[in-house]
Amino acid sequence: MTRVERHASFGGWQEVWQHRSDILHCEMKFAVYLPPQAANQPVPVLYWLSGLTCSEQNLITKAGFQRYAAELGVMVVAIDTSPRGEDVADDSAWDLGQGAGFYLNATQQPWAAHFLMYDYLTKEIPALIASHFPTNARQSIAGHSMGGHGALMVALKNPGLFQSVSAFAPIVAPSQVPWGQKAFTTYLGSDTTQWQQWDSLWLAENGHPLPPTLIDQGLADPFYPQQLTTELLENCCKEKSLPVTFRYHPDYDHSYYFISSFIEEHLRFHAAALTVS
Ligand SMILES: N[C@@H](CCC(=O)N[C@@H](CSC=O)C(=O)NCC(=O)O)C(=O)O
Repeated sequence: MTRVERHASFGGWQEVWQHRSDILHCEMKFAVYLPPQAANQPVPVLYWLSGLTCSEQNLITKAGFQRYAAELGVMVVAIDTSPRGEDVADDSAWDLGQGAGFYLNATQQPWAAHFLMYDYLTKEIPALIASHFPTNARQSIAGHSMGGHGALMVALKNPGLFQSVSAFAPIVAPSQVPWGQKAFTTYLGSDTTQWQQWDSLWLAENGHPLPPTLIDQGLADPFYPQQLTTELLENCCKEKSLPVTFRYHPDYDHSYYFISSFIEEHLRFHAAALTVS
């Protein structure tokens, strides 16, 4: 692994690392914010998954989370949204291919050779973080839009892995909306039974649990409600008594202006779950 960026930030360090991924078979970058506490002791980790068209850079340059992560002693790891490189399959559309990995394991060619973001997120990245950075055993996950889908889906598929989950404007039912249907058909094929294991709404409806979860949705978001069918998951969570708080915010859109307005509350929500003894 090679460190390619290092910036002092609120007494800690915002870093970006590059490595050869054994699972994705390409060079990848991820960002790590090390709070000041990490200099003296192991700290908990919050994983962040970004949305369509994003990389590891969007959160670290636009959300303004470092002030709160420093105060609360939380390491924040932001991974990229897909495998990358000239040898990796791509598409000219902005919502497919590189920048649009959907955090799943593709089964269809040519995607299956590299688009294994679920395995990368749940196996390779935690092992890299644990071996190179001072973490304790506690971890949570958050994300935005396609990354909100990823955070919810990965938590639902892995009960007990995360202390808490949060999402900004998540895609909650990818099998039922245009972004998800396009990606799932391309990466997983047209047999929709193969989509279910990657669909948060289906997982919640079929008995998968969630830890304490916070979901924020802007009411001036141009993708709500066509792509972001928040109420479908809200109704399911009520029916299943899942511990999920849904908040709807007039005037807020889909951008990082929305995320930066509420990121402090998400960091405090996760820190409370991560530091309970
Ligand atoms: N086509 C536009 C818009 C793409 C966009 O809005 N991307 C969102 C995530 S959408 C769901 O996953 C985003 O986070 N963009 C990055 C940002 O910094 O705002 C485009 O190509 O930009």
